[in-house]
Amino acid sequence: MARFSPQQSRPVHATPFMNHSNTSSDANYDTANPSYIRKYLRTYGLTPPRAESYETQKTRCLAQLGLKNTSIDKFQYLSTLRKNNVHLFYRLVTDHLRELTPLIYTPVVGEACQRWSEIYQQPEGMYLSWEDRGNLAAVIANWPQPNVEITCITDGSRILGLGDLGINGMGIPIGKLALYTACAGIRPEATLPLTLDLGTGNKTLREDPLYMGSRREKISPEEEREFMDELMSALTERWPGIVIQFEDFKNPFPALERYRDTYTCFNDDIQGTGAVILGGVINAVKRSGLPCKDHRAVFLGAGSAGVGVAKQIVEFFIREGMTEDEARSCFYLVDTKGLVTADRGDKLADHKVYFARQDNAGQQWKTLEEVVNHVKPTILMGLSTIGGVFTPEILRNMADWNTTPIIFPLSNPSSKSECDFESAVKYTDGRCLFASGSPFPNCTFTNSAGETKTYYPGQGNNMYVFPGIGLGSILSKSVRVTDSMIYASGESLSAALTAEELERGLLYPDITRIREVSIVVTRKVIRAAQNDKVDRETHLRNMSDADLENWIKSRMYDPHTEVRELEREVGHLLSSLGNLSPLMNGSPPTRTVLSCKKVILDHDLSCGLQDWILSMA
Ligand SMILES: NC(=O)c1ccc[n+]([C@@H]2O[C@H](COP(=O)([O-])OP(=O)(O)OC[C@H]3O[C@@H](n4cnc5c(N)ncnc54)[C@H](O)[C@@H]3O)[C@@H](O)[C@H]2O)c1
Ligand SMILES: O=C(O)C[C@H](O)C(=O)O
Ligand SMILES: [Mg+2]
Repeated sequence: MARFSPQQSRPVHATPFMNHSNTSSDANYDTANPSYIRKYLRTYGLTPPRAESYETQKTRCLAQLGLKNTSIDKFQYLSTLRKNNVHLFYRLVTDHLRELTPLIYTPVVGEACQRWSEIYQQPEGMYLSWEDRGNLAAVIANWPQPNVEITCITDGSRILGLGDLGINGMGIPIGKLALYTACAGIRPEATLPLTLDLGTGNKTLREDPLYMGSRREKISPEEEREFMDELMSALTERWPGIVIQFEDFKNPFPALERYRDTYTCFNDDIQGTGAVILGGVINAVKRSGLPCKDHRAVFLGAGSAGVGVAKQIVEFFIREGMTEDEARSCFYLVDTKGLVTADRGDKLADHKVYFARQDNAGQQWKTLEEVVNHVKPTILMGLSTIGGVFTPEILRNMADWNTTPIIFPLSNPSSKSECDFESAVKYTDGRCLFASGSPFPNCTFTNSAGETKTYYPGQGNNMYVFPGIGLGSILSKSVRVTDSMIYASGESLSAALTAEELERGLLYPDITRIREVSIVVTRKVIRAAQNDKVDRETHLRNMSDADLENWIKSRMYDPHTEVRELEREVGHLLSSLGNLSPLMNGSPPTRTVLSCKKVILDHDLSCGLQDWILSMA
């Protein structure tokens, strides 16, 4: 007698669940699946019998996570969970953003990258090597997911503030794309983490027997350009609408300039960071009570992030009524050689020239202390990769010069932050307006007037905007990512604070609201794309803001409803098939089998039962 067999001719790509991860994650084995779903998926009998609630799964996962002793153990546990049950991973992350984001993103991802080749356990993402040039399209064809919508690419040459980590930088594209999914609902299987193996200037890595990248020195900028040209065209050839995000390149300016008008691409360190800090600065400037023209900003760090942030704030000052020259003159950028001036005597990198001071009358200031004492800034930004460099003395001075000093130590991970939150609060007597790149805990402090209160740090991290920039570009099918789309993401973030968040003195929305904030950011990015006429999904232009937000929401992956979606689909199938119990009992009357066959053929239904039913008819 024929019986339903879950193992029978198990299809490789037959179910909606099989393709739902950027890894080969198999959510088919989700212990929440009820038995009829397991039969449909042909996983019946392959997991413990009881169909569990998410609450039970969550309890077990959090207990297991709690048993892990080190951050790296927790990072690995979560990576394995993502691989084994992608929907459960995202259910947990979206429900526990505050606790889990630091484990899958900054700061722990920094340590994971430093030790990537040592802790490597399973394939995730894609690696492309200099040796693959000429064949990139063929290698990219190996990526198993057919519908990639976004990729995050690094060459590992400047991972957070940790320097050149070569292919060990893979943790960054994986972590960023996990946030695209968790924060903006881009489907996991539509994301491609990509790491370029173009050699590394890190000699220790090249000599490390466990290092999993090539041992060559970093290729030349000309060779890199040749490689990137081929890569950009290969990616868009396979996935024509793909959004390409560049991340953590040591010198990302040439690629952005070269591709920004031809591909749907952006650089997160220059543009995403610029936008997110713009959002926080708009709020901080408002809170300071000073008009833009009275602000003076010292930036420690004049690299991709420093210049990207300064340029966005210049744009804000211009929109507030200043001329470009007036706006630019509010900025003092400092690098390893001191204040960036036009007559410093060294050849300035192109991206620094715009901010080079001309009003120094031949004088040079070599250290941060000297510059700060000279400028007496209202705003102090850290994008230097140098931990602890905002000393107690500098912080005290900031408090002496300002009622509400704006202090943003933005370097990542936490060890590279220019100061921690507690010091900033303590040495400014609780008056600073603060945001850091990596998260810090709240702190309780008694100020000089004897008032004790809890202070809440802001997290000025591009994670608040890149998910919405990506989703907005995907949904509007933008041909480019324009400056206005980037600006709109930061500006909309500044307006997203609730009354309660304002009351708590926050500069950024509470992290637990990041998904709803991403919807607003996405809407504004889409509107900016429409204004610039770079959108190809033109029917969105006629939607009201409320309709557009609902539409965005309906397009977002929600790990909580994913299982229910499948249950609905299978439920519909089963009711179409009529009462299946005789089939399952192994003695179906011929009439039932024939009517099932008819339903299957009529509806072109594809399921695990199909072959079996058809074979009986
Ligand atoms: N918060 C965020 O969202 C965010 C976003 C992007 C980058 N970052 C962080 O910002 C930092 C810088 O990133 P980047 O892309 O601009 O790197 P980068 O290498 O392009 O720039 C670093 C800059 O710091 C300067 N610098 C280095 N050491 C210095 C020293 N001792 N004194 C003075 N200046 C010094 C360099 O001259 C350079 O101008 C990194 O730690 C990165 O993690 C944070
Ligand atoms: O990765 C982050 O946390 C932010 C940023 O892109 C960085 O390079 O530090
Ligand atoms: Mg980065």
